[in-house]
Amino acid sequence: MVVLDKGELEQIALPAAQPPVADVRSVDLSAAAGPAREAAARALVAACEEHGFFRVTGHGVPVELVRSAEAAAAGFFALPQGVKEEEAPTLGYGSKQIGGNGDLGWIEYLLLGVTPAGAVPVATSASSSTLPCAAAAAAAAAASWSTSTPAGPLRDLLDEYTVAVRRMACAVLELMEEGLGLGGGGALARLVTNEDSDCVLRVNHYPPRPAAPELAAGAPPNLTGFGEHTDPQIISVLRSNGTSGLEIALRGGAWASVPPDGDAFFVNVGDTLQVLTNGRFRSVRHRVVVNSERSRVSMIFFGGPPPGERLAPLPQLLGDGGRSRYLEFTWREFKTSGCRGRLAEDRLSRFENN
Ligand SMILES: O=C(O)CCC(=O)C(=O)O
Ligand SMILES: [Fe+2]
Repeated sequence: MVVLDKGELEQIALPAAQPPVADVRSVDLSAAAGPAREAAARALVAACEEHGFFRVTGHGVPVELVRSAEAAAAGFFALPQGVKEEEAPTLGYGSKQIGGNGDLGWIEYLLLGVTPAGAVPVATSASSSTLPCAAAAAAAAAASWSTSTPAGPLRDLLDEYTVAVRRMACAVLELMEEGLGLGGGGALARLVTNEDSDCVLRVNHYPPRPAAPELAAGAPPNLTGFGEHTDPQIISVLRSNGTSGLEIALRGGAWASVPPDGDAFFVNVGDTLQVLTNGRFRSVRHRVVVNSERSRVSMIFFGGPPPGERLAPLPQLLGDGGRSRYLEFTWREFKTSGCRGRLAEDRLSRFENN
């Protein structure tokens, strides 16, 4: 349950706008080697340049696994509030607060650090377990995990899910390397496969918008589920249970809604990939607006680099003049800096090389 007082509800109210539907490019990850794969790599690069966002088909993540993980997550969110809060140390449960700096949403969530072996909870007061402040995985908490708790089967499914999605994220980055002509050295994929890579799984639940009279009279029909932001990592791989709500900002700044797709995955370019490509790819601003009668459950894998990784444009992508548009920084420095601000802040602006 998400409990917001009247003042908080007013903060997250949104006007009843109906944005146009986004024209989202599809990339087939299963395209056969040769011309089909080359076309897929070109489509991927074009999508990253245009919107910083695309749909992935042919992803190879078993549909039964996805459906089971989603159903188990929905089952967990339906448990009594007290039970969910008891599971906070093992599942990184939190509600309504996104980040530690006052951002609120019509949302409850799980937040888990991802190691090559699976998912472990991120240190979990609601205020610290946030994007972009997600801390490194808490291995000790994982050790205390017991499958006999109400969330046991869910944890096992999320483990399996993260292994499959991390593999897919890696395949997406390999196709990207091909499209960018980076050769076969794994310049991007290695950043999310390293055993120290700072990857995170977030499972979001947006309950249906409350009906009047729960909402104050005259309240607008839309609520912020997850306020506008860019993801700080390299890429985010997202899926939902076929319920609408996700919106992306187009180049001119206008919002467009992403048509729900219960089978495909969506990929966001993150701030770090914008840096690695010297601004050629665009980290996509996005948000979730809650206006539906149905619950939205989304699962997002954030592929981030190891904390000490020095981030700067790849030399092959510096372009004419060879000038970096960004100051070099480590992933740790970027996260620390990002934690100080509000969700909607342009975190890269502090690192621009003016
Ligand atoms: O829940 C969603 O669909 C998107 C949420 C999101 O953007 C995030 O968790 O970073
Ligand atoms: Fe996001």
